[in-house]
Amino acid sequence: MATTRKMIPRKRLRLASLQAISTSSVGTFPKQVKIVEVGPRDGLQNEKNIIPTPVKIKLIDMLSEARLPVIEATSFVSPKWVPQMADHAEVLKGIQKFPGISYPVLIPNVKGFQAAVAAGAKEVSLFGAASELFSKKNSNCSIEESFQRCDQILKAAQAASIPVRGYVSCVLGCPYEGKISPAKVAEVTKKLYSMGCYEISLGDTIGVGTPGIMKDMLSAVMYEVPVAALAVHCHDTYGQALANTLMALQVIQMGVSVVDSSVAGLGGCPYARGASGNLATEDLVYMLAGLGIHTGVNLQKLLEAGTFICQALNRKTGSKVAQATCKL
Ligand SMILES: CC(C)(COP(=O)([O-])OP(=O)([O-])OC[C@H]1O[C@@H](n2cnc3c(N)ncnc32)[C@H](O)[C@@H]1OP(=O)([O-])[O-])[C@@H](O)C(=O)NCCC(=O)NCCSC(=O)C[C@@](C)(O)CC(=O)[O-]
Repeated sequence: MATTRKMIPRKRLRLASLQAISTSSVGTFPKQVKIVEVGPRDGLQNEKNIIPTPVKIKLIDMLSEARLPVIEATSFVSPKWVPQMADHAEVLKGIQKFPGISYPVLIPNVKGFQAAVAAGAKEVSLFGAASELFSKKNSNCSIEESFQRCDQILKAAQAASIPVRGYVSCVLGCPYEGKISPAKVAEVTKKLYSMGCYEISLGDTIGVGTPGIMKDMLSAVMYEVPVAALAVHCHDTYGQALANTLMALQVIQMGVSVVDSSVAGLGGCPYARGASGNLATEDLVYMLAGLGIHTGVNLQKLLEAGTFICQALNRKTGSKVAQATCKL
């Protein structure tokens, strides 16, 4: 295998591989998938060394060049809890806003919402969890208290005509509680949806899930919330993120068609120890292209963005596609 790879020029290897995949016998998929790029937020929030603001801005601009339709730019959380995101306002103000691309920001409370809007946010994401202990560690409140915060955010957002996305963490397992029941995930997701989140992203925060568990969890959630309002957000700790995402795309005839991922597979939650990066966007785009599913993303430009951030962080990419096609 290694010998074959050496013989084929890198660009040709990529194109040849894309054409080699057949879609005929693998199942029913959505025609189009919306990719939510979370690299600049989820990907960078856990980095120990503070990344210069211009690097973050350049990364987001490069991701915009790659035509990712949604790029989560930063988070307006407490800088005491997540110091890496303390430059949120500078980042949001500094990036180029491409027409047709949204740049949501993560917020934990109304204080964060107000700061985000003041910095120019046009969309926000709030977060909850299906695990009581994770909610305490990540947000310093119970699940019930988090609903109250979410409700306050949603009321403020509604008054300002700002769309709100929601996250539910620990949908396939929790670093503190272990197994999480699909019924609990369905309950929390239904609550966020009924309160007014237009889309709920289901997070395998510590990347422990496998496709069977993903299927069971999604089946329970889809019973309560329309599939069009669901997204998946898989971390890749156990190498299952792509398989779990593939399952989500085809589960029960009409699958999920919104997928979160992170350029170069960056990522991790500071309050979920041991969790590795997200599903790499490059690997997701490659798989979807092979299946004939439209994303609108320019893989070459995405690879360049991945190379840029890996060089800035002095880090090897977590994307297998980037490893196969780029010289880092
Ligand atoms: C929720 C809080 C704020 C509660 O934290 P707290 O300490 O309970 O908050 P508080 O209301 O008591 O305030 C304490 C201090 O924080 C300040 N504060 C309060 N709010 C803000 C704000 N928005 N922006 C800036 N400052 C803020 C507030 O003003 C005060 O300042 P002081 O008076 O001490 O100087 C805290 O727990 C927090 O910020 N948590 C965020 C943790 C986080 O960002 N985790 C990672 C994101 S979630 C994730 O990665 C999972 C996800 C989404 O990707 C999906 C998945 O993979 O599962």
